[in-house]
Amino acid sequence: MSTPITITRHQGLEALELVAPDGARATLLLHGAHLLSWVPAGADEQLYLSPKSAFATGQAVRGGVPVIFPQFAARGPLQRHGFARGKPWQLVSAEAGKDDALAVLRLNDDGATRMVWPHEFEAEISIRIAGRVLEMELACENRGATPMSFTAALHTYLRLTQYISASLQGLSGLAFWDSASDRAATQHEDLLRLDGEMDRIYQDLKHDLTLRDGDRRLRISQQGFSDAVVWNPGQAKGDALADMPEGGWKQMLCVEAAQVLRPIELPPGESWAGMQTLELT
Ligand SMILES: O=P(O)(O)OC[C@H]1O[C@H](O)[C@H](O)[C@@H](O)[C@@H]1O
Repeated sequence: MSTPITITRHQGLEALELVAPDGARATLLLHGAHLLSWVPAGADEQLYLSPKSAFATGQAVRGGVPVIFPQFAARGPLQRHGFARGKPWQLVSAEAGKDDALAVLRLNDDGATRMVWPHEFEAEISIRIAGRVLEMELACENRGATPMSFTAALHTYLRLTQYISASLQGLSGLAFWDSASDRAATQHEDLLRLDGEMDRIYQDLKHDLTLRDGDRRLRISQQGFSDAVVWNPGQAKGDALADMPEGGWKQMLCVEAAQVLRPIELPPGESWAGMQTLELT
């Protein structure tokens, strides 16, 4: 037995309010296929959403989970982080099942995307919540006649109670590109302690990550994506962001499942999928 979930409005934009039978909740905008909120069963909000974020067609939301496709950051000729986060996605299905709630949204190429990126594609986002678990999957099929290359990320903003005392475990031994200082390095510490600006692309993740924030433990795992981006703007850059309140940077950490350092190469007719799973343990 499953119950359809109908489109409502959130901040003036079309949205889906997912509620699982166990009480887990999530809010997903059709604009950008942007997840705004995730509240696991019996717990508090896990995602950071800036109170100064814009909610308007064509603009990026600051917080939640922006979908980055088909270009990460400024690593190519397209607009920063690609066009997917500013596009309206189509509802494929949304329903509450016996023990979960699941929504699937789709984005296809159109005249505007082909002007800047000459490819025919079908991208899908699937969001599933159950109990204390959130599963997010981004899939893409090359529907054109020529090979396609892209980078992508699920740009998850995690809410923190206190940035300075939080840490991230599971990155030890990994090579990373430090985008803040433009240099390559290797992580030796088991616990990444958060301290000021952080903007790193870790390559070839080997283990699940654990966010430690007070007593809270959030397990972060990924499949299909080989990189993870860890980003916090720090005080100077954070306070300079027009859509972030002063001090907002202390309440967030982005841990992004990403494919950046080796772009995905898709021959005609082929598909790729990447997933990020969060579990409040
Ligand atoms: O401000 P945005 O375009 O949303 O980008 C926010 C951030 O995204 C990623 O995490 C990049 O690694 C950062 O360099 C960037 O600042």
